[in-house]
Amino acid sequence: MQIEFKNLTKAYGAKKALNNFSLTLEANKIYGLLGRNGAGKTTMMQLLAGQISPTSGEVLVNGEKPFNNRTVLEDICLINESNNFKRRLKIKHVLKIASLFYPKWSQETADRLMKTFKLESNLNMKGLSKGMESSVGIIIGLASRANITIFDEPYIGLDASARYDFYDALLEEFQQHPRTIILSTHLIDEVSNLFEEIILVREGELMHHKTSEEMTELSIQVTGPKDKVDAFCTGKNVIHTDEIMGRKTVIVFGEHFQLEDLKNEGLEAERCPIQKLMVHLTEEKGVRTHV
Ligand SMILES: Nc1ncnc2c1ncn2[C@@H]1O[C@H](COP(=O)(O)OP(=O)(O)OP(=O)(O)O)[C@@H](O)[C@H]1O
Repeated sequence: MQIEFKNLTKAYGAKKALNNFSLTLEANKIYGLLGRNGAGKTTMMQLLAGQISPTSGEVLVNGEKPFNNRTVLEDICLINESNNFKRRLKIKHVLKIASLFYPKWSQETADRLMKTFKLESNLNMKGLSKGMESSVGIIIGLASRANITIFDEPYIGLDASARYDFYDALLEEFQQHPRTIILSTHLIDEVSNLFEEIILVREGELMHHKTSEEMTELSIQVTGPKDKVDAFCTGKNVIHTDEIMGRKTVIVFGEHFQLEDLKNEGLEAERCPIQKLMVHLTEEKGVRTHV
């Protein structure tokens, strides 16, 4: 199952939600789709799930366009924060409808997750709390066993313990039934250990597509006396700077750094968490600043 975004542009009037976006994704990996509000993540996922069509360029799943293509769409499940479930139905009806659409549906997974999230199948959708509604979406996404399963911030209203239940269930499903999972989230540090690869989008353009490992190894946070830190920064891509009472902290991105080398030079050095890295890489100012 290969996914290709080819020179894809999606415009809403003068606004380009995605601009000449190209990206290839492989089967059976967990991708973290990251970026600030309005970066174009939802647009990208909707294009892949055939919910909207591109202005120019194309998205292809195994060489086929998903838009209006039932055969392709049976293998793509997009779960988002407002699932728009019919309010007058019971949970069991919503699950039944989903099971009819997705040929690889696992009722066993759905039943198990209903217990995990403590849901009663006879409950009416209109009586559910926000978190319970999110749980129904998550159950559909995982039980669909769709080869491409996409979660666009699916956890609205879910408390921390339910979110961790979701992450555990996602990993278990993935290990037992590998598939391509795309997860867009703003709670990055909670899930970044699940991501095999990270897609970072900024203002409708692809900024980075790298393995999580590479993303981490290419970044470093260094603290020490100002003059020493300044000397280290020369010619490097500094994406963030902080200075308090003669001590300077910088985050540098773009080269492979060994923590030990820096520690030997009398500097404190640690890896930068993905969430912090994403924030500073996508900042308006400070991007690709060279000292
Ligand atoms: N239907 C629409 N009509 C007009 N503009 C839209 C529409 N959908 C998206 N946009 C615009 O396209 C840009 C990208 O939006 P998108 O929802 O894809 O971002 P996002 O990365 O998912 O943001 P968030 O993290 O806030 O969900 C934004 O400027 C948004 O206002």
